[in-house]
Amino acid sequence: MSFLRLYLRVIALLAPEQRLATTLALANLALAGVFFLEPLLFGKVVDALAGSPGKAPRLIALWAGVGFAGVLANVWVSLHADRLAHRRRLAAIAVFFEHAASMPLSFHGEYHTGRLSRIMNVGVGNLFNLWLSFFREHLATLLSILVMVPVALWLNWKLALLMIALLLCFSVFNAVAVQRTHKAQGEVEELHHEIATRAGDVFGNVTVVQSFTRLAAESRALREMMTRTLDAQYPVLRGWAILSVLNRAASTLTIVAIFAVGATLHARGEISVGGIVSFVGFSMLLIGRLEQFATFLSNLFFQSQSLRDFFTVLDRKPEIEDRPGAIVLPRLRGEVVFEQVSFGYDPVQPALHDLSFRAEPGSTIALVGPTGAGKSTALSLLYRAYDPSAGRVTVDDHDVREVTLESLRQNIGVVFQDPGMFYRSILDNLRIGKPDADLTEIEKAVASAEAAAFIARKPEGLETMVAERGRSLSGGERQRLAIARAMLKDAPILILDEATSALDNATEARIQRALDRLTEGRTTFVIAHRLSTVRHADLILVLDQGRLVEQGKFDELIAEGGLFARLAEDGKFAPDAEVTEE
Ligand SMILES: Nc1ncnc2c1ncn2[C@@H]1O[C@H](COP(=O)(O)OP(=O)(O)OP(=O)(O)O)[C@@H](O)[C@H]1O
Repeated sequence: MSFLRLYLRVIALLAPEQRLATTLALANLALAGVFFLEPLLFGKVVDALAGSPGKAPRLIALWAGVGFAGVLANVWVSLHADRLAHRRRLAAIAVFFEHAASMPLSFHGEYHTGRLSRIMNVGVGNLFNLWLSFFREHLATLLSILVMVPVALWLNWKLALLMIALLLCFSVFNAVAVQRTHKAQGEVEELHHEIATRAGDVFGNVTVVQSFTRLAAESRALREMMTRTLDAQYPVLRGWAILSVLNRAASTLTIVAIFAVGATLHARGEISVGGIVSFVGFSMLLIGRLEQFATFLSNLFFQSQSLRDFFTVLDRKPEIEDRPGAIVLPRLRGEVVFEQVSFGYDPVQPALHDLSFRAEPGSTIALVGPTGAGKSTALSLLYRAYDPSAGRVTVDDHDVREVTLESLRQNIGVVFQDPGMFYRSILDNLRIGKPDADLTEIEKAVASAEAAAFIARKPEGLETMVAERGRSLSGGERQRLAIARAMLKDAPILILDEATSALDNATEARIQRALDRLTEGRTTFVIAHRLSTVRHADLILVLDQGRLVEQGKFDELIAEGGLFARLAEDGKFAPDAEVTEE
């Protein structure tokens, strides 16, 4: 995106408040006019005092009035411009946040949260700065230059040619500086993103960093990245410092040249000394504006890459979105069918081949198989984290790609092995399942999920804050909150990733009891690790290297003597645990 297009896009983001933005921009231009009016009035006052002092008081009053009105108007314009810029900044955060948060998992696999947060924060910061400068300076500067050049030509075209030559010098110097440093500044911005990503990654894994005593190594790595960033940044800064010296030198030379050419013209009787002096005064004003314009270009240059990154995220089309005319699903009965479904995260190495099965409403389907067999992947196609590359997935006879994502996901409850917890109260974490749930519903869900006793032991009960990623809760507590959350959601289809490894026998048994209540009457897909789950499942799907190698009931599969029988024989399923009260 060129600088001009980028800049226009930034300004176009003010469109929702177009009328106010235009008024403010025009008011600022008018104020710039008042700025020129004041010296004029000042001159008139001086003339009046020298010639006819009787007129002076009226002119002084007019001068004071104009000055005062100018100050008041300035305050009004600045205040509203600031408010507008603040409003639009928050609106830009909201738009970016909603867009990025709605992007599919593949996008979030690509963009680390540290990078995404930086792109958002730096991007909106730069938008804000450009909007404010747009109101305060840009228009007035541009208009001044556009007006002053013809005026200079009118004053004395020969001397004005020198000013035009200066304008060309500024343009060429800036173009060369941008061209020479553009790529390097892109690298600098990328390094800043990498620093943010690395720091975010370390904060997110602080337990690992500390327990593996990685702090010194991580700090060292971060400092090395900073050194690389500075190594890349210095040449760019040097380039722009040289540019500013060249601009200054060209300005000074132009003024000297105006004097020299002016002297020659004076010798020929073409211009008076007063004429030279006033032209120089005028040129100084124009040079001031040109330098402002150069500063604007340099600011835009240094902000451009982060703005481009901001717009790249905003322009990214989600691979998974509602098709035109997508149906809003009602509450489903819960029939799920996979028809010859294939999928691969990368096209060369498919993760699922030709998977077909039918799940009757209300049945329990256990997915088993060695690690990496494709169990989680298969279920992620059901709630459309990804779309199949071949075949289709249907719910109650609707292809999941033909229905709205929102209504599909409202019909599916998920309890992940690592249940995501927010840095909010336990209550707020539960209300993720049903935002308008009242306390009676919450307490019922908490009791069914066997979570009441541990919540009661927390200092502030339901209002207790949960640490980031649920670090202040045990694995079993997190699981039970996730089950309560799914109970509140009350979806007809349920996906469970059984967690067993981290839990003691008693906790596991309590979780099992909670899960049994949760799954009642729902079509339930379980990534099964427990013997009781597979034994009681209505259908067991055995996956191996992305293929469905066996399917049937427990006894049938044992009798078949295939992979499932071998897994069961090798004790791959955890035995059932016994319930003891908390
Ligand atoms: N987001 C991803 N991007 C790329 N490859 C992935 C991604 N998620 C999983 N895979 C790969 O896809 C294959 C299937 O993984 P999947 O998580 O579905 O297996 P699984 O049967 O659920 O394993 P486990 O029992 O260990 O959880 C694996 O080879 C895995 O490395």
